[in-house]
Amino acid sequence: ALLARNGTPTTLWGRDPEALAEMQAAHRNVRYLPDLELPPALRFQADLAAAVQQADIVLIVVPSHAFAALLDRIAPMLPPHCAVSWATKGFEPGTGRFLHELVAERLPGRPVAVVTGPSFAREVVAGLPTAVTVHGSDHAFAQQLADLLHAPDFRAYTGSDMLGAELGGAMKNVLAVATGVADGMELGLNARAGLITRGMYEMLQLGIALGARPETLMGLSGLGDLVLTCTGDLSRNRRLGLALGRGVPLDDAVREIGQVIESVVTADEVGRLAEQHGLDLPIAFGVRAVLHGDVTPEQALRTLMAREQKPEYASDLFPPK
Ligand SMILES: NC(=O)C1=CN([C@@H]2O[C@H](COP(=O)(O)OP(=O)(O)OC[C@H]3O[C@@H](n4cnc5c(N)ncnc54)[C@H](OP(=O)(O)O)[C@@H]3O)[C@@H](O)[C@H]2O)C=CC1
Ligand SMILES: O=C(CO)COP(=O)(O)O
Repeated sequence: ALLARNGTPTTLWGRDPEALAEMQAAHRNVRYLPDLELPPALRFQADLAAAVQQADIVLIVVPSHAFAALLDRIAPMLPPHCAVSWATKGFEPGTGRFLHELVAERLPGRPVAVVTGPSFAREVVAGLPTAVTVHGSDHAFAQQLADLLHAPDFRAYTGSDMLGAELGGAMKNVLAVATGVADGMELGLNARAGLITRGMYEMLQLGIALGARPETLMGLSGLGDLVLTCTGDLSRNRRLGLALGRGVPLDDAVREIGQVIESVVTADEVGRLAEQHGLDLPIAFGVRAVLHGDVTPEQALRTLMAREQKPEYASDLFPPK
């Protein structure tokens, strides 16, 4: 919607031809955002090959569990010059591999970029002020994509740290479940702020261990999206936490939300990456345990609060200059 509004010829593909026909007829996303108009210039195409064969850039926004399979489908269809970008937040399920690694492996040699940051889809379509960041393999493509997205109501920044940008966008979903649980249990505003801040520290620990730049994690893709998702009730991940904190069983909460909740998969992958690097991330591990049904939210809280007292941060994370 944003690209089309900015005057870029834009074609939307989706897996459900009926939903696309409905969208074309109503110029609304009837299933997910029925009350918001889509720009008249936005085109719809149910045939994936037809959608991508003429494209200069593709922007992939399927859920992370469907990402690799979609790359495999489009690989033989893409024109040689076509650049690849994505706004999906997560990892390859079961391996913890980053999406930029999957793209490099399956679509080698193309300019690539990730679009990420605090951006509830509803607010973007509604034209409310939003700021995101575009981190790319080469500056020229990141800049080109940011220019296409940038608008009077939409700021697109650029960067070159795809790993850091992707880590923040994925990990904030897990941390949003924790703050949602705390709010669902009515633990108060101090608890919420404490969880966001200690969650940010967990993101920094994992990000730095993996090679992310701290300033990326402290920027829109990390801290920015963490604050949005931990505090904004439009977040599906936060809403999952709220439901769990109120005692709703996981399956019922997932069914009720009825949209992708990336943390359900991402919590395992964050845990896997942390363990590979010998990191203890108590909030992320607690969310994973709650999502697996290994502990109740009350038990997870007790475990967090009973941890040993210690310095606020490890001095080797930020060594003195
Ligand atoms: N919503 C938001 O505000 C933001 C979302 N994101 C990220 O975007 C990604 C998608 O989220 P979002 O669109 O909100 O999720 P939704 O649940 O709202 O929609 C998911 C979409 O992906 C489609 N889909 C599901 N599985 C497949 C598949 N195997 N192949 C092709 N299409 C598929 C669904 O089709 P169907 O309708 O037929 O089920 C649906 O159109 C996530 O990684 C999310 O973190 C990033 C920034 C903001
Ligand atoms: O990533 C998002 C906003 O930036 C959307 O968050 P949820 O997936 O939790 O709804």
